[in-house]
Amino acid sequence: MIYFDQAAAVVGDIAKPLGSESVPIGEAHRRVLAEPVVARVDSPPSDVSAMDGYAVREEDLLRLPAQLRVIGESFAGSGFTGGVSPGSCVRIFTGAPVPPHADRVVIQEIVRREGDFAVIDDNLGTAKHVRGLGSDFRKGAVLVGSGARLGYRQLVAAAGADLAEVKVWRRPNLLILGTGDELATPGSAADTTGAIPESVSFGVAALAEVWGASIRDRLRLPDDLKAMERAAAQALDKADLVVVTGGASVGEKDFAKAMFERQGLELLFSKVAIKPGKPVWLGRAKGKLVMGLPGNPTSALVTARLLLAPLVAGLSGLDPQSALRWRKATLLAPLPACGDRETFVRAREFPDGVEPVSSQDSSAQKMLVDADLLLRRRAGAIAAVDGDIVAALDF
Ligand SMILES: Nc1nc2c(c(=O)[nH]1)N[C@H]1C(S)=C(S)[C@@H](COP(=O)(O)OP(=O)(O)OC[C@H]3O[C@@H](n4cnc5c(N)ncnc54)[C@H](O)[C@@H]3O)O[C@H]1N2
Ligand code: MOO
Repeated sequence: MIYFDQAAAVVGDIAKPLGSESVPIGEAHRRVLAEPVVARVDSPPSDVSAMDGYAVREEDLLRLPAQLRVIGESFAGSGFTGGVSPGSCVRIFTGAPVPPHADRVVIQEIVRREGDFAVIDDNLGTAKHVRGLGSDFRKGAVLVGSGARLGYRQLVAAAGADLAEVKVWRRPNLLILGTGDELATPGSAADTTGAIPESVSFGVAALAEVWGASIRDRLRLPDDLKAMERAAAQALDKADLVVVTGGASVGEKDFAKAMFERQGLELLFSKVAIKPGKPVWLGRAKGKLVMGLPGNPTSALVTARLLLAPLVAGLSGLDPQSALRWRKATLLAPLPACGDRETFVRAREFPDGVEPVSSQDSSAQKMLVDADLLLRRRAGAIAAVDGDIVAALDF
């Protein structure tokens, strides 16, 4: 049995990206950059107007009122081709190129139109309303660094850089095997004696997707070693990472590790000194990674959050540590002293602090609805009281 920090370090060491690929910008949401986004254009590509109004020569406004002849129009996408001569101006709209010799835009609200003339009486103010060429970014500038995940904000910058495609890390393929004779597809358990709905794989798959995995398959297996061995061999052929749920403990039908033995399973760790989730394990077989999560639903999701999330993050090109960002939270209720296993208390966040949820049972499913945080309690920690500061992780 190893400590949680040691298990997290093992995960950090092996969680490396699996290779890169180019994807169209429209399909790149949530992908992790394998190469930086470098601008192919200047933005804006020329001096452009920041407002709707008239492009003028500053020197023509030294004495007000000024009466300027309107000699053309400049729209975004179709600029005015000539230059602005003394005593004239060009009608201009937001985003349109500022024509040569004009150096200022006067907003239309303070311009009186008299036939072919624009008259500016007073209230000019100081703003020029011109965005200079490349004032947002220059061609060749790095807009998004390698290793960053493309969220909706970064996608705007990457598309604005004029990239049709981006180079991203390949998503790890994950296959989930849920073991247990008692497990039934949700919707069919009520009619079958001894059956319970298989719930864990739904949460594990969703959590792994959040951190970058692509779910290859989700299969249920009976507690039959021969059938499980066949499934293990097939799973290792299809996936980069196999997650087995249940059968992790010492019961007579706990075959989660045994099913991979014929495939040469090498364990990286087996059992971690944490509560819940002590039976969690990690191994390698046929060059692929295998993680075993306990079958109890809360234990499975807590260990998935603590160890599978950083593993998937790292395989996806992110820093594995980015999945374990602990923050400080204020307790709103007392916590008992911690036993000899480091404990991750399921808690709920409120505007002014955090409170443990009422059930800390490792088999609970209902309390998962409200438990949006894990509170980290070191082994042997003394009882905590209201107002104490604790380390919290989004769950
Ligand atoms: N003598 C000992 N018994 C147990 C130990 C121990 O150290 N010595 N460890 C306990 C701990 S801690 C845990 S956690 C559990 C986990 O054991 P398994 O991983 O072998 O889990 P199962 O026995 O397969 O299942 C436990 C429980 O969860 C239900 N389950 C399983 N899979 C699913 C699923 N996909 N969806 C919904 N529910 C699931 C299953 O029906 C059982 O009720 O072992 C303790 N025992
Ligand atoms: O560690 Mo088990 O997950 O306590 O029930």
